[in-house]
Amino acid sequence: MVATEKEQEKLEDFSYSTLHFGIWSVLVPMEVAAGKLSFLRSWWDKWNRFRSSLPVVWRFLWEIYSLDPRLNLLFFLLRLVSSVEGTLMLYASSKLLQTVETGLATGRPDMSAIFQAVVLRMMCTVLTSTVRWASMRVSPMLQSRVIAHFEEYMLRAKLRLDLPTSTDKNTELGISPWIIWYHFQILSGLFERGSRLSSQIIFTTQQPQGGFMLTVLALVSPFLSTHFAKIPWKHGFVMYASNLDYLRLRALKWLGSEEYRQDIVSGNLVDWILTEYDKAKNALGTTSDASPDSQFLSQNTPITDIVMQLSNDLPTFYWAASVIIEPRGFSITSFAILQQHANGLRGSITGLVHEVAEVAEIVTALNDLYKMADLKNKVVDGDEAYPNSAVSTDRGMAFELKNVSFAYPGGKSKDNAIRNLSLKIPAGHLVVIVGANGSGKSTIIKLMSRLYDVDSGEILVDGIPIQKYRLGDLRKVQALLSQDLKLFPLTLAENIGLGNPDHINDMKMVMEAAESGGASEVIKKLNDGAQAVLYPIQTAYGSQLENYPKLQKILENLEQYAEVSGGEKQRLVAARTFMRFLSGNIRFAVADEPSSALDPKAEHKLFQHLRESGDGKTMIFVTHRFGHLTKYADLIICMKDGQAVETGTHKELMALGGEYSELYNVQAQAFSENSL
Ligand SMILES: Nc1ncnc2c1ncn2[C@@H]1O[C@H](COP(=O)(O)OP(=O)(O)OP(=O)(O)O)[C@@H](O)[C@H]1O
Repeated sequence: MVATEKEQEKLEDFSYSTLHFGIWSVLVPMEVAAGKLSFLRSWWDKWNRFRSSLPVVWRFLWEIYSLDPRLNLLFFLLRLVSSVEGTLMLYASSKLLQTVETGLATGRPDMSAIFQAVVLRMMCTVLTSTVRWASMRVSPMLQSRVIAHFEEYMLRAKLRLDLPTSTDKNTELGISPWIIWYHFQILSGLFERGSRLSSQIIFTTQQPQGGFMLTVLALVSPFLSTHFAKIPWKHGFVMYASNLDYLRLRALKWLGSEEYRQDIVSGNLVDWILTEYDKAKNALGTTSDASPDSQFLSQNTPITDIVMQLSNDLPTFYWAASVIIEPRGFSITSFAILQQHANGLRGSITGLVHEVAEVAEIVTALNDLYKMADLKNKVVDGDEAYPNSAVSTDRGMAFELKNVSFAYPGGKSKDNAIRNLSLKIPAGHLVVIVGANGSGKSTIIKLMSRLYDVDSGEILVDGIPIQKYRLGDLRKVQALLSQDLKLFPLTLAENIGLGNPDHINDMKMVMEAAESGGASEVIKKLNDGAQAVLYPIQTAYGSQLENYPKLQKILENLEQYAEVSGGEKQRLVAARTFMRFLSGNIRFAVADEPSSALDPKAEHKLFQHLRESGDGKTMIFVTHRFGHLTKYADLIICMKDGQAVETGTHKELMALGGEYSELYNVQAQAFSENSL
């Protein structure tokens, strides 16, 4: 038996409870857990929810309708016709049966009536097949319009988000265009179901022998099923696996994935993993991981099921009673027909009830979708143009950080990433930032590029607060090269050309940038050269190819990844930055440890190229490797625990004998020991 334990959350909040089902914990509002919602209140809530959901559903349907009104009208017309065809078919069948029965009873079959009934029935069949055929053509057309529209909608909504907003958990969208299409189908299905139900009710209530009563009785079973099969937490809940053995089992199972293969083979971890897996499996025992919904429903007693099944048979019982009371009105044909009506009616109502229940989920998803497009970015745009002719110079951007502090939104660290940092970087300077891991080097860059806003203090660009500038203008004059940058699933030429989208097709410029970034050799090496796509989108699949070696070969060669080394990737990304430099707009260039995977020669060449293209730019290098750069730097900033502990030139800082000279000497010493 499944244990349902309600425990009051004593510390934080008294308004919810935790229910346990197998490995799951389900947090639900207290009134739901206690079953406090009265029958009337629950229906009143449902009605209110339905009313408040209408605007968003209407907006959604209208948006889809506006995509292609004619296609939509056709789509709904076909659904309307398909909704009544079942009733029409039944009508035709009943006509045929009644005519035949009358003919048999009187011994004089009415040939013309039989002929009419047969023709009607055949016409219904033709109609059904035609509607199905037309639907199979119209539906995919509408589907691709809807999916393309919402794909673009979501792409736009995502692309416009800034970093702090996009990393906010509340902005995650758990919906895809395919789910949106599915939601649309449910809503249009509701329309079809409603129309079918209306036609069934009209037809059944007009049947002479107890049609009205049968309609009422057919309603009982779906009504009971909504009551008994109700999951109490459908509106508002949090669910998570809380069983530690189960979580361990899942984690161990993950170790079987390709990602960990090398670590596991080289670490000889196979036996340990299997032993731990066995331990966790035994500890978990028979605790169920079935969904909380099914575990909750499995608590019902067989009586519930018996009542539900009996309620299904109510129309038959009613019919049997009618035969006993009024045997002369008995007709097997009308019994069979009414029985079919009752079944159809019950099926429609049950379907309708389930689909209506899904509307709540659809509304939540649609609200999230539209909210995302209306979401305000945390980094707010300014209205000052950059460069500002009154204060900006051609030498590059000048920065002043005044008492800046910053912590990452949702960051787990106790301390701020940057603490009370003040410094000045004159226009055109070459700056090197050094310091231990986690000391805040990259964070300064992110704040100076306005990827994030400071929490307190301020950053001035050419003497004006950075927030006042138009973000688009700032981005146009910045170039950021970091080891975190990724290659896009596009051609190599595009990967480089995107540094300067206005000249993306200028192959001469692209190859020049590739040369500066050290990527020309990588390009030459590949079969498709600059047109190679390293990581093509994966769509190909095949199955049951054992007897078709040619097809197997084709499948193997389709959409293959062209692996390049980490250093080669860095060269390609560096080429993109040089392409950006070639736009001639750049006034602030940052290289945030772009060379960790480069060999020494490539690194030297990269830094040399970067320095040589530094004219008219303020350049900042973040690095752990001293030597090449620090001796050229106009300013070195040595970071520790979010603060600039030392600033000055290489000579000045070495003379200080502090943090910088310590870091420098560690490397210098290692180098001289190696060279021994
Ligand atoms: N996106 C993030 N979310 C939360 N905390 C972050 C994030 N990025 C960095 N941090 C934290 O901020 C602090 C400063 O990180 P930062 O990346 O600026 O250090 P760094 O000096 O560049 O380090 P490294 O040399 O390792 O690259 C660290 O404690 C880090 O854990």
